[in-house]
Amino acid sequence: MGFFGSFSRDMGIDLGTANTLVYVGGRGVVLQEPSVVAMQRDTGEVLAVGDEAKQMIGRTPGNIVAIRPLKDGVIADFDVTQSMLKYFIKKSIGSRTLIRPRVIVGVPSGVTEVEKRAVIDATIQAGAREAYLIEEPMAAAIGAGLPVQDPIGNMVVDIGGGTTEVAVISLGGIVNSKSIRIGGDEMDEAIIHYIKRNYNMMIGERTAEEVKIKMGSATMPASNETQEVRGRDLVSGLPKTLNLSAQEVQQALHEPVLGILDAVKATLEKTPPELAADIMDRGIVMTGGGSLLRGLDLMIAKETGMPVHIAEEPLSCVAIGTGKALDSIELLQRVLISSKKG
Ligand SMILES: Nc1ncnc2c1ncn2[C@@H]1O[C@H](COP(=O)(O)OP(=O)(O)OP(=O)(O)O)[C@@H](O)[C@H]1O
Repeated sequence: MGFFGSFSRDMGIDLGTANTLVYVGGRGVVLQEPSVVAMQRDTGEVLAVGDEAKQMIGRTPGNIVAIRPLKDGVIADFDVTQSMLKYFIKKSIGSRTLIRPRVIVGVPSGVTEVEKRAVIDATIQAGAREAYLIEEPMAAAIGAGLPVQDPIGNMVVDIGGGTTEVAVISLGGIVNSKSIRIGGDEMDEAIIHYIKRNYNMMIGERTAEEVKIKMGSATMPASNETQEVRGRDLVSGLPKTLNLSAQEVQQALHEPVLGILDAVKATLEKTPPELAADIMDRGIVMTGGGSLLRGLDLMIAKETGMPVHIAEEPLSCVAIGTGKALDSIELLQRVLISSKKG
């Protein structure tokens, strides 16, 4: 019987910079919401969490703030993260149950001991009976269905909101990895900077993300479609609209895309030859929302000479992987990096 068998309230959480996903044993991914909390500025009272709070980003009156408590994949605001976790855990299991769940959380592979402790403590204080940590690339690889326990080289590139994690995995362990603080957020910021520099116009984070998802591309786009983008003129201070082309967006994204490509190349260069040969045969697997950027898979394939596949459900891989790790006690023992009882 799996770990979840007798404790069906236990859960795996992908506590992401952009989105938090919760996997509950036997039920799958039950919650997927933005990692955002809206609160009263003076009292700190939580007004909304998740989807509802994201709508408020950039649109709050003076006394309300919408906060993203994680930055670069790690906790930037401990109290707010804890409130958010508490809300998501409660929403996922319902408030009727009295048994506190065991919770496994995915964290970036580069996190420090202090950052690990912060996630564990926030999870326990949010109501977990026991908290475990798993490295995100390991969870992503398990979630993508890679045979992580076999003596075979597997390579995963997980591009999230705050971080990109590149890892080579074999025999249940990470052989070598690189975690960089470049992900989808950095791409949004690159679009904001581009428009500021070239058009003297300021756009919001949400607008930049919409432009990236709709028109963004890692390689030169075939058509030159344009999109209307609204913001504020930095000279007159008034609202302004401009027509941005797909080619301009590709140009704006050049730097973060190169950063990701460099991390993949640097990891491959450090990979032992036998494992590199496996990766050559089996290909690199991409996960995370950022892997959906048009042309990024093709660009990495071309620049590294390796086949590249995007996982089936790229945004859910880490959450599914945490859940699968909990389902198999043997796998769990191999891949856990830290744990604590509440
Ligand atoms: N179709 C798309 N094209 C490009 N980027 C996308 C697309 N869909 C989602 N994204 C981006 O993916 C990012 C979110 O990915 P994901 O949910 O995997 O990250 P996360 O787990 O929250 O972050 P992290 O792992 O850094 O903590 C966001 O920056 C989002 O804009």
